[in-house]
Order: sequence, then structure tokens, then C-alpha cells
Amino acid sequence: MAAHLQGSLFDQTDPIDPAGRAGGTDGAGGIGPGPLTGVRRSVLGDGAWLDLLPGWLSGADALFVHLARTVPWRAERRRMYDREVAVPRLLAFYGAADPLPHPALDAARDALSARYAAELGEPFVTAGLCYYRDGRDSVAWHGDRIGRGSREDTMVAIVSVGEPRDLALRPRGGGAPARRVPLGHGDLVVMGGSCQRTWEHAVPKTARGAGPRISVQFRPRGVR
Ligand SMILES: O=C(O)CCC(=O)C(=O)O
Ligand SMILES: [Fe+2]
Repeated sequence: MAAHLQGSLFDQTDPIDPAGRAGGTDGAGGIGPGPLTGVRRSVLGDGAWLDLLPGWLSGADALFVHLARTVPWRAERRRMYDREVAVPRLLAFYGAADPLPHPALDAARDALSARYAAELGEPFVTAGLCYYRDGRDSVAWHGDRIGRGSREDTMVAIVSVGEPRDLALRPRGGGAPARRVPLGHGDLVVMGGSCQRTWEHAVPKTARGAGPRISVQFRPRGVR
């Protein structure tokens, strides 16, 4: 599995201990979020914005391997017109009361909740996970509009591990070209302001031989 990740299985900064785990002093095996001080905001327009911090998580490749192996991934099917089709990615969902599959994700969620408390007014509580097995897996254009996303501003914070894939964004009403943000290897992106209402996002399929990627989406209660 994930043979192409072997070369970078552990980040340079993670010493490997004799038991074969990445070392570290944070109690999570050297896997975890760094400071959020380097976050940079891009204003998209129509009240939407995007915060980006490449390489926020250290040990991202080891976290990818852990999540790929231990998360109970579900293959879902959805009705599309008169047919049932396979959802082109694997999924897992952790509600507010569910233990997350790695302590680095608790640390990430808590750090994000602290950082965005004033602007968001509530914590991030759920974690949705997507596993894109290769370039044929994708998510179609959408906003996370269940819950508050269709009528109120909210935030969705995404941590991405594994190989980079583009997160594409376009205004819901058209009129501007789609933007693309490559995400992988521990990168953080936060979609905020009106982003779920006035913009759409997608992870497009790619013909380039893309390796596997896992994204973890942290959302406030009820937002999907
Ligand atoms: O994988 C990603 O980065 C995006 C996933 C997404 O948009 C969603 O699950 O709502
Ligand atoms: Fe989404």
C-alpha cells in the first residue's frame, strides 16, 4: 500500500525510534500540528475567504499511513437520477462524541478552535474524512450547505495528508475563473466567511497519476 510514499514516509524532522515510530515530545509520536502563526488569508470575494498554511502538520506522511490503515473507511453509493453510482472516494465521519483516530487530529481540532474562536463563535467539533485512492477519486462542485452553511457564515477547516490534490474554488454565480490550491503533506486550508454559500469547491479528477490523499474536514456542530 502507498508504495510511492515510502521515500518520504517520515519527515526529515521526525527521528525514528527503535520501535519504528516517529519520535517526538508531544505525546503523539512526533505527529502533530505546529504553530498557526504563519496562516495567510486570501480574500476570494463576495464575503468569502481562504486561510492557508502549507506544512502545518509534521509527520504528515506517517499520519497518512496510520489513517489509511486504521480508519473504518466506507465505500458509499448514491442515487443519481435513475441510477445508483459509487461515490468516488472512501468516507468516514466522527461526530462530536466520537474519539478521533489519532491524537494529532484532537490537537489540530483544538488548536483550530482556539485560533478561530472569536471569529467563528463556536468550536470545531466534527471530523469528516475523505480518502482519494488515486486521480480518479474526486468530489464534485458543492458548498457544505447542510446546517448553517446555506444561510449563515461558517468555517470548514481541512487538513490534508498524502499526495497533493487540487482544491478548486469558484463563485457560485459564475463570472470568475476557478482557482486551484494544491493540498497535501500536512497542509491546512480554512474556508471561511460566506465561502460555503457564495462559492463552491471541488477536488477534480486528474489524469496525472496522482497518489492517494486523505483530507480531514473539521466543522462546527451541524454543518456538513
Ligand atoms: O477533500 C477535500 O479537501 C474537500 C472535501 C470536501 O469538500 C467535503 O467533504 O465537503
Ligand atoms: Fe466540501
